[in-house]
Amino acid sequence: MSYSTPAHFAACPSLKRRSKQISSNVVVCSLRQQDLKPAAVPAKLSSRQSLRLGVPSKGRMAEDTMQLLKDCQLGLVKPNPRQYIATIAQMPQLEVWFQRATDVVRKLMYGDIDIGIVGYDMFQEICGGDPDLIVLHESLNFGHCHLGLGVPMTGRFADINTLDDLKAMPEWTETNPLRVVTGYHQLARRFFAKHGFQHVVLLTADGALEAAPLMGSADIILDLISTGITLRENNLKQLEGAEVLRSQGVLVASRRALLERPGMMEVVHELLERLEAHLKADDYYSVVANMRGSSAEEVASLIMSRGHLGGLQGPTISPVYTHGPSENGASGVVAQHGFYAVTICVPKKLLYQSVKELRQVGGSGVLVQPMTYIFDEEPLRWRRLLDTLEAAPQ
Ligand SMILES: Nc1ncnc2c1ncn2[C@@H]1O[C@H](COP(=O)(O)OP(=O)(O)OP(=O)(O)O)[C@@H](O)[C@H]1O
Ligand SMILES: O=P(O)(O)OC[C@H]1O[C@H](OP(=O)(O)OP(=O)(O)O)[C@H](O)[C@@H]1O
Ligand SMILES: [Mg+2]
Repeated sequence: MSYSTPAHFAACPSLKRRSKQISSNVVVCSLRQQDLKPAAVPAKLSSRQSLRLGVPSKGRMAEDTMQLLKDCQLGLVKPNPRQYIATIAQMPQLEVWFQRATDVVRKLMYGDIDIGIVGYDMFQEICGGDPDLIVLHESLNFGHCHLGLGVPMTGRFADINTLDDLKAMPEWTETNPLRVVTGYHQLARRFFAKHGFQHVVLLTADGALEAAPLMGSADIILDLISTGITLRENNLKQLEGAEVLRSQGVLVASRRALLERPGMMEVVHELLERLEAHLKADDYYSVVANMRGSSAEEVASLIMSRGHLGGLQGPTISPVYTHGPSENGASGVVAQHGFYAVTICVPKKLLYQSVKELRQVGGSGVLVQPMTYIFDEEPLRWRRLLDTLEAAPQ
């Protein structure tokens, strides 16, 4: 292993000692124990009987994770806030463990938990490429952000707007490498190597990275960006063409636990069913309207002549009943002639357009309701998981 000694580290022997050349002159400066490669996964599953789900204990992912589970009727029962273990009344076979987001990923690798909910960024940083870990659900629809590069708006970066501009800057040399502060060393190292950067030093900070360029402790940052407000408020701009990774909450599991722990596949099937059905329903409204027409078929063709009203599989059309004489003349309940109730699923973002189209084809009395679940015959991701488990680990 060759070691580089960039000028930046020359004044600081401890940094110099720990800087390690990874590829060309991309240098990783490992300052913390947690930046080191994690220990190998134990060869055997531990003999515990319980099944374990790890969820973030703090930070923005914690609240969103709890809310998602609650929305799937999987609310956590935790007797007091300082306790790190909880249960789910509807899934008594599952223990829920609260851990820092980074530890959820590590404990999955070590086999201390079997399933986890984390940000895809952390999953990729800590164990991207681990053949034992499988992403069961890649879009839990919270924690949307991306990893990108932030550079100062002024000074020598004033005209630097793209990754190519940054790469073409003549300043960065072996003795004066580009100093990038980030909490994502693995992803950063791969990104800069992939884009052919020659002289880069990665530095570490645990938070408030956006302060580093102004403070002078780094040239640029590589961090999570969501609204872009933190960058802007710290006089930084996002570099175009420098998206390192897109991220949101994901559900991950250990392949070995899936294959070997009794009851694990049933738990995962139920989790996927609930999550998929709820997350799909989240994008739709259920819309009911009254429609005039001489037959259900006529109403159906009117509805289906409008692009936005087809629903998921087509409209449901039912007669509307009223009190009246039945066929034998006795009083009873009869279908109102020429009057139907139509039920369709409408994408939330097309709601108003759909209501207008319903009116245009004679719809009235339009009711709009939120949807809680849309269960398909089989969750898409369950089928995908079965295929993945059948295939050899990559
Ligand atoms: N600004 C953001 N917008 C959306 N999602 C974010 C944002 N920042 C972080 N995340 C997501 O949340 C995850 C956890 O980040 P968060 O900052 O809540 O925890 P942390 O960094 O572990 O805790 P702390 O910042 O308190 O040390 C990240 O891995 C990422 O997936
Ligand atoms: O684009 P924005 O919407 O402004 O969000 C981006 C900020 O959010 C995260 O920080 P966080 O709030 O977790 O603070 P931290 O730096 O202390 O982790 C991230 O590290 C950025 O600093
Ligand atoms: Mg944070």
